[in-house]
Amino acid sequence: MRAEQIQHEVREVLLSEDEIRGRLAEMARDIERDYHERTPLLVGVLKGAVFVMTDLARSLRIPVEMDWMAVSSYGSGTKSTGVVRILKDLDTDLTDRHVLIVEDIIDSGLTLTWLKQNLESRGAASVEICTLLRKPSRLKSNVFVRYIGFDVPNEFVVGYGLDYDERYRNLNDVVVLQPEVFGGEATDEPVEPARRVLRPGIPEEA
Ligand SMILES: O=P(O)(O)OC[C@H]1O[C@H](OP(=O)(O)OP(=O)(O)O)[C@H](O)[C@@H]1O
Ligand code: HPA
Ligand SMILES: [Mg+2]
Repeated sequence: MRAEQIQHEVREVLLSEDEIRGRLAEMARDIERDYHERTPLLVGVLKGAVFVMTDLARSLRIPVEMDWMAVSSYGSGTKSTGVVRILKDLDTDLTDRHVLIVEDIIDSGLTLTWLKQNLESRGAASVEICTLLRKPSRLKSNVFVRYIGFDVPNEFVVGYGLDYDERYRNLNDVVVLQPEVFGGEATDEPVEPARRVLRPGIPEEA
């Protein structure tokens, strides 16, 4: 589905399909350079990371293995408390494996902080993280993320795997929705642009 097809619900297209594809290709080149001669196990975090995982994996020009996990934050009803439950575990033994966790977005970072520690405790030789998006203003954890596609503003984003109430995952672009979709007031405020993160800590203009 394309953003034009739900134009009335879209406040701003943050990242087009082409921008996402281009950045994933750049990230794939970085990953190939780092993992040549050691086959990585890509671990996709369901469900949001499905499209990042399938597009990144096909962009890579080195052999990889792929596995999936589903996790859920729980606690006092608020999201991402840092206490995480495994809903679907890996099928793969991680002993001596080079694991690359693939995510769609790092928001508070609490899910990934827990997941990285959990996978490291299984005897992996290395555990790194790759995410298409990061919301720096919301980070509550200083977990190191080796591959980052874009920094995005503090807005709820959907598309390319990211959902609002399970909808919009099949949108090709990443967009910010009209506040009316969430029952809010209409706004004319412009949305800050997304910025490519070529090296962690050093964002560049998209
Ligand atoms: O950095 P955090 O604040 O921990 O949040 C990020 C996590 O939240 C979202 O998943 P969600 O739990 O919504 O599940 P989904 O992927 O199935 O949509 C997203 O896909 C990340 O996995
Ligand atoms: O901005 C977001 N959109 C969708 N899912 C999310 N999970 C954490 N942040 C987000
Ligand atoms: Mg997810």
